[in-house]
Amino acid sequence: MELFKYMETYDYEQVVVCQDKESGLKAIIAIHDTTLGPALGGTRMWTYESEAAAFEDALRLAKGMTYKNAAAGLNLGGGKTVIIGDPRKDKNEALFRAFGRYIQGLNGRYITAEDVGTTVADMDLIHEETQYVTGVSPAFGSSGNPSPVTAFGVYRGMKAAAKEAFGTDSLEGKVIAVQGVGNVAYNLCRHLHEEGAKLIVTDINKEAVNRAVEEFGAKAVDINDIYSVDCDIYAPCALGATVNDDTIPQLKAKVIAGAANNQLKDTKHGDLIHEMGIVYAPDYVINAGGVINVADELYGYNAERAMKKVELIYDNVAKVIEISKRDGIPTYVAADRMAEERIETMRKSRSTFLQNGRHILGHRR
Ligand SMILES: NC(=O)c1ccc[n+]([C@@H]2O[C@H](COP(=O)([O-])OP(=O)(O)OC[C@H]3O[C@@H](n4cnc5c(N)ncnc54)[C@H](O)[C@@H]3O)[C@@H](O)[C@H]2O)c1
Ligand SMILES: CC(C)C[C@H](N)C(=O)O
Repeated sequence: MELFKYMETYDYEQVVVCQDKESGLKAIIAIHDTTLGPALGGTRMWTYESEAAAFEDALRLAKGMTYKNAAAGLNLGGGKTVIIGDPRKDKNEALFRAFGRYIQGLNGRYITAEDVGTTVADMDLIHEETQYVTGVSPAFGSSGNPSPVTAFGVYRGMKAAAKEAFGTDSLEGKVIAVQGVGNVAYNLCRHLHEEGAKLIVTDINKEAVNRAVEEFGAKAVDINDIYSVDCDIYAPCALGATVNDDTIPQLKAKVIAGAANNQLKDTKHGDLIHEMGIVYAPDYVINAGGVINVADELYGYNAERAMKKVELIYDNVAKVIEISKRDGIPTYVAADRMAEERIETMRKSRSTFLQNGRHILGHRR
C-alpha cells in the first residue's frame, strides 16, 4: 500500500503508528476527518496477515466512523485504532496503558472505545492514562459495554428494513441468518427471539453457537453455509466484506441488515444487491447504537437519553431507504450523501473566524 497516496485519495488527516517494545504494543491510530468534532472510534485487536492488512483495516474503519458519526447526527469526527495481536494471548496491562499514553498525546483529537477483540476491562486500563476513552466501567460514571446498545439499534434498523421489504416491521416468524454470534449478535438474537423470529446462526467459536442454540432455539450451520440458507434476512455480525462476488449469488434473503462494519467488499456490491431488489440497511447507519451510547458520556452519561437516540436508528434507516427510492440510487449511496452533506455544511459554516486558542491576535499586548 502506498500510504500517502491512499490517504490523499480518501482525504485522511493523520495516521499515528505506536510501538512499545516492553509491552509488545503495535498499534495504528487512523484519524479520517475531524470536521464535526474529535474523532471517536473503537480499538480493534486482531491478528492480521500482514502489516499492510492492518493499515488497510484501520483506514477503512476510520472512514466508516466519519460517516457513521455524521449520519447519526453526532458532533464527532471519525477515527479508529487497530492493535496488532491476538486478543486471547497478547493482552497485558502495560500494553493498554502504553496505548493510553499515545492517545493522551493526541490531546483529544482521538477518543477510543471498544471494538472487536477489546473489552470494558481494556478500556479501564486505557483510562488509567487518559480521559480520551469511553465505554469504561459504569463505576467511573461511564456507559460500559456498548454491544447490547449496538444490538438494540441493529434490531430497530432491521425492523425498518423489513417494513420496506415485507410491508410490515414485525419480525415474528421471519427466518434470520446471523453470521457471528459474538457480543453484539448474541444480544441481537435475544431481541429477535423475543419477537418470535426463527434464527439460523454460525460462528467460528463453537461455544458462541451452542449458547445461541440453547438459549434461542437457533439452528446452527457451517460457516460457509450461512449465505445460501433459506431465509428472509441475512444479518452479517462478524467481520467485514462478506457481501462480495462469491456470496451475493448464494443469497436468498430479501434484506441485509447486521452489525458488522464495512459489509460491502466494494461499492459495486452495493450496486449489485440494489439491482437484485435486496433491501440493504447501510452498515454504519444501522450499527451506530454503540457509538451513540458512548458519545453520550461526553455530555455526562444518561442512559435514558442515549437509548432514545438509539431508537431513532429505525427512522434513520427508513430515511435512507426513502432517499434511495426517491433518487433511484442504492441505499449505501443515499447514506453516504446524507453523511457528506452534513459534513460539508458544517465545514462551510465553520469558515467564520472564531477567536479560540493561539492565533495571530494572541501576539498583541
Ligand atoms: N461492539 C459494538 O458495539 C459494535 C458497534 C458497531 C459495529 N460493530 C461491529 O459488529 C461486528 C461484531 O462486533 P462484536 O463486538 O460483536 O464482536 P465479537 O468479536 O464479539 O463478535 C464477532 C463474532 O464473529 C465471529 N466470527 C469471526 N469470523 C467469523 C466468520 N468468518 N464466520 C463466522 N463467525 C465469525 C467471532 O468468533 C465472534 O464470535 C464487528 O464487525 C464490529 O466492528 C460492533
Ligand atoms: C465507539 C465504539 C462503540 C465503536 C464501535 N466499535 C463501532 O464500530 O461503532
